[in-house]
Amino acid sequence: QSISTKKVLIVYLSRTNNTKAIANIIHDEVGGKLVALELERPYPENYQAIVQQVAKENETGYLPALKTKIDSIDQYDVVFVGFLTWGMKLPPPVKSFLKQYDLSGKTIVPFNTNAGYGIGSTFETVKELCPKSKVSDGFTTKGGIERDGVYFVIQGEKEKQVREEVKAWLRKIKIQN
Ligand SMILES: Cc1cc2nc3c(=O)[nH]c(=O)nc-3n(C[C@H](O)[C@H](O)[C@H](O)COP(=O)(O)O)c2cc1C
Repeated sequence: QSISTKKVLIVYLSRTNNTKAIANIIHDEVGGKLVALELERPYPENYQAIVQQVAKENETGYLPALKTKIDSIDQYDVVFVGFLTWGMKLPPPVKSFLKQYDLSGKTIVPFNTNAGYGIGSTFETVKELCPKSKVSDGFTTKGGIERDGVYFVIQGEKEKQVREEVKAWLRKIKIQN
């Protein structure tokens, strides 16, 4: 069955829009429904404050409540899941999403941006949380470095270059219209 006959959902978490840019590229290439994950209680704007909050959530395994609701997840065959790296881990809201919905039997396609200092266990955690899904090889690329005041970078020439990388990855994992 080719991707064109499958139903695609693209869910992503993004703070400074780099992961959102990848989600948009994937959406251009494969279509489907594009959904940003929003929280009941948004994270603080301040960098130090969010670093501390995420560290605490990672330590306790806290799962923040999502404001975003997906209408009948059953209808989707392929679910792209996009996330940043926070403290070398999969961000807590993405864990909330993966735990909250029944993704068994679906193809899960993870994608990531990071600041270039490491993705740690992010992709492994997706696999752990989706034991009954087929998890594809993920895409990862360097996004912003908020720590150093570098925010949105996947635009202009960089966006064009990343688009080619995304296309090559989609061909490799055989998800391409
Ligand atoms: C709280 C916090 C923790 C982060 N931890 C990491 C990390 O462990 N490794 C890394 O490479 N980047 C880390 N980053 C940087 C982001 O992953 C990177 O800037 C990413 O491109 C942001 O994606 P976005 O623009 O979609 O929000 C962290 C950023 C924040 C705000």
